[in-house]
Amino acid sequence: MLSHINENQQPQMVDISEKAVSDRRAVAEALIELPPVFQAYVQGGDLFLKKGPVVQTAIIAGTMAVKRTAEAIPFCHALSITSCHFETDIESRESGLHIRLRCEVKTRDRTGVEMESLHGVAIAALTIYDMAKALSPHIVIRDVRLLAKSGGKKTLSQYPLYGLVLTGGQSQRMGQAKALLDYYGEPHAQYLYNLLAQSCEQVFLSAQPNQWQGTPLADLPTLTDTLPQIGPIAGILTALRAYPQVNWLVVACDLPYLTLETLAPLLHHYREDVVATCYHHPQEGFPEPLCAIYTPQALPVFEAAYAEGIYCPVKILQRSPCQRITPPQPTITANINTPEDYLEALHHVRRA
Ligand SMILES: Nc1nc2c(ncn2[C@@H]2O[C@H](COP(=O)(O)OP(=O)(O)OP(=O)(O)O)[C@@H](O)[C@H]2O)c(=O)[nH]1
Ligand SMILES: [Mg+2]
Repeated sequence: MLSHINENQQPQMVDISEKAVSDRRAVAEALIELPPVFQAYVQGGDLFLKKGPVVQTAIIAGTMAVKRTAEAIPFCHALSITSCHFETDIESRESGLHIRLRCEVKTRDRTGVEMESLHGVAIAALTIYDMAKALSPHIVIRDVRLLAKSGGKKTLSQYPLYGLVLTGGQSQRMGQAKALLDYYGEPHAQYLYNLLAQSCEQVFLSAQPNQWQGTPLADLPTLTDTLPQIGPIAGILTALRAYPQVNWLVVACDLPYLTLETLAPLLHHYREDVVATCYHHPQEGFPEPLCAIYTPQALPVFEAAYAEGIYCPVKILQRSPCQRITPPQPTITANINTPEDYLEALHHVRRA
């Protein structure tokens, strides 16, 4: 049965009493097109008309609207908003002014804040209309839409999520291919491929040319390094270049503790306004670049680092805007490099 219709086919609020509280975030956007007559009134990021500063007033109106969403929309739950942030951009074009509004809303609650962020941009856009219509009513409000939503069961992002399993190393310390080690009854790169495929639109192995010929990995979709074998950056940069308009969930093939459960915090909370969302090592305090979700912003950052000769992905993340997440268990990102590591990990995995 649909949860927003009761037994008598009457509409009702969805019952979220039993849902878990989590940190949730949503971002919505609207575009307002104003005719060229407005161009003369732009000053320092705002539009000054008879009724006052248009963008500032729209932000105040939008913020008030966010807080009162449940009063305007019948089946919306009343949520406590923990953050409301507007970003605005005014662009002068031949056709006139384009004002883009973005509204980011956060809560810690049982349901998402997408309606709040949409209500916020919609009312902010209408406020612009109201303040500007005296000068010209030929104003178009367009493209009111949700850009991102995270923290709940479904994540919505601007770009599709692709997966990359890094297998292009030499496994020198292990003395045998780490991608082929078996923890869960199949070669580990195959296991990770299947795991990522549950959340990603497409998944690729990242490997050297013909690296897996004659092995069980031979038929998996592969992105072959287009850079010298200088470490994981070669695989990451190859993927970012091949598909620059996607988010990349990148994992190394020597992480035995990755499961749907241990990846969930990354998958539920990754953001698109940063270079990457990653776990960080709680003790050592550094970001883990080989279990992370990269956005299209990562491409120029990795290109610049590569050009400078900085090949260490930890260093690249340390100097970039990233969202770091505390892993649910500190061992999630333990990587296995030697035969001793392998035996110990096998022991843990088999016992669990
Ligand atoms: N695509 C690609 N992946 C790499 C490359 N170098 C390392 N990796 C992968 O990056 C991850 C972490 O690398 P390391 O732990 O250094 O693994 P490794 O280089 O195979 O192991 P060692 O030879 O013992 O250093 C592993 O999943 C590797 O397969 C590379 O040049 N290209
Ligand atoms: Mg390693």
